This record gives sequence, C-alpha cells and structure tokens, in this order.
Amino acid sequence: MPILQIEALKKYYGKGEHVVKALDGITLSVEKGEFVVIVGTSGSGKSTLLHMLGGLDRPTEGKVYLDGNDIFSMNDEKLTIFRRRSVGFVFQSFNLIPILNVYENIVLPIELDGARVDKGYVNKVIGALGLKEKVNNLPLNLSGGQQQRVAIARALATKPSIVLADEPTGNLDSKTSQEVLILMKQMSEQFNQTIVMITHNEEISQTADRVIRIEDGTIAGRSAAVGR
Ligand SMILES: Nc1ncnc2c1ncn2[C@@H]1O[C@H](COP(=O)(O)OP(=O)(O)OP(=O)(O)O)[C@@H](O)[C@H]1O
Repeated sequence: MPILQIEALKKYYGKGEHVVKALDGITLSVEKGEFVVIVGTSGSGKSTLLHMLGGLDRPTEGKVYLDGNDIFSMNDEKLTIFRRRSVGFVFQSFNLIPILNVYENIVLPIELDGARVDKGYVNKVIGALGLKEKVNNLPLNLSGGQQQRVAIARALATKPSIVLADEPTGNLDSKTSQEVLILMKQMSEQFNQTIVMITHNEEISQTADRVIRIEDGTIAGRSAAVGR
C-alpha cells in the first residue's frame, strides 16, 4: 500500500466567474521511501497541493490518505495532532527559534508532542546532516545552508510518515542549494524517509526518484523513476 494516496483532489478559490481552479483533479500515489519532486510554473498549483497533502488546508473535493488515514475525515483538532506526528515540513524560511540552540530546535516538535526523544535516531540524523559540531550553537551563528539543515533535521526527528518541502532552497545560493538537495536525497535513502518537494529549479529535480509536473492544477507529466 502506498504511504500517500491522493484521489481526484480539487481546490477551488472563489465562486462563479471569479473561480480559481488551483487544483483541478490530481490523482497520485507515493511509495514509502520515495523522493518525489513537483515542478511547474508560478501559479500552477504546487503550494496548494503541498498544503493539502500536509492537511494545512482542506480541499474542495477529493481524498488524501496518509499512511492509510483519510486525513480530511478528521476534525480540525484531530487533524492538527495527526499532522504534528505524521508530517514534517521544510519551508523556504527556516523558521528556527532564535533563543534555542540547534539541538533544542531539532527536538522541539517531539517535546511539544510530549513524546520521548529517540536520542540515537536524532544523533544519527544530526551526524548525517553534518551538524554534530553545531548542536550547541544558536541559529544566529549559522550560515543559511546550516540553518536549513537544522530545519531538515527537525522535520526528520519525529520520524514522520512524510516530509513536505516547499522551495527549501529558495533562500540559498546555487552551490548551497545543490548541497542541501543532495542531503535531502541522502536522507530519503538512508532513513527510508518519504519526501515530496516543490522546486522551481528544473536542474535540481534530477536528483529525484520521480518528477511530477503540474500545469493549471493538473498533472501534465510524470517522469519514470531514476536513480533507484
Ligand atoms: N488563498 C487563495 N485565494 C485565492 N486564490 C489563491 C489562494 N491561494 C492560491 N491561489 C491561486 O491558486 C493558484 C495556484 O497557486 P499556488 O500558490 O498553489 O501556485 P504555485 O505553483 O505554488 O506558485 P509559485 O510557484 O508562484 O509559488 C494561483 O492562481 C493562485 O493565485
């Protein structure tokens, strides 16, 4: 069974002649451990799709099953808890807490959930992302690429069913972007972590197992899996 299943997903904004069909019938499934990249021009619906997958917003029609759970059958309260446990987010802005050090930032979502920190796993993730020497630093003392690596570690630390990344390299220079994307690919392989990532950059999409192209809210193309 796929870890993520999306069925005939639609999201319309507005009504009547002003309706914007941001998503107009997306059907897609993702297997556990896959690294899927979503590409498409500005306004094609990428962010809207990612928001639906993570339960940040509700669709007009259609279903999203994550780890077998029909996420939009949940009420807001249940969905919030489910999202905290099952989805890791990485955004263009790193969203680190400035007064917490790197380690504290990484384990914060686990502690907010009242769960036990799997120190062995967290330390492995920290090591794999090259952050071992930085665990006691405040975000202020890190480069942009290092800050984004902390955000990736934080997303992975809860062992979510899926990590969703929306333009994670949007604030980084091209060399650092490349490094961060290679690390994301490595995380997906090393920890069998399912990742769905949006990017504008067609070149970097080559690191993915699969590329999905969105146009006008529908899937316009899919590439076969590469590199696996
Ligand atoms: N809250 C909203 N209200 C009305 N229209 C919206 C809203 N959010 C998005 N849209 C519209 O839906 C369409 C898809 O937007 P979306 O942000 O998903 O595109 P995108 O592919 O992520 O674009 P970009 O690459 O520029 O971030 C656009 O036409 C956008 O203007």
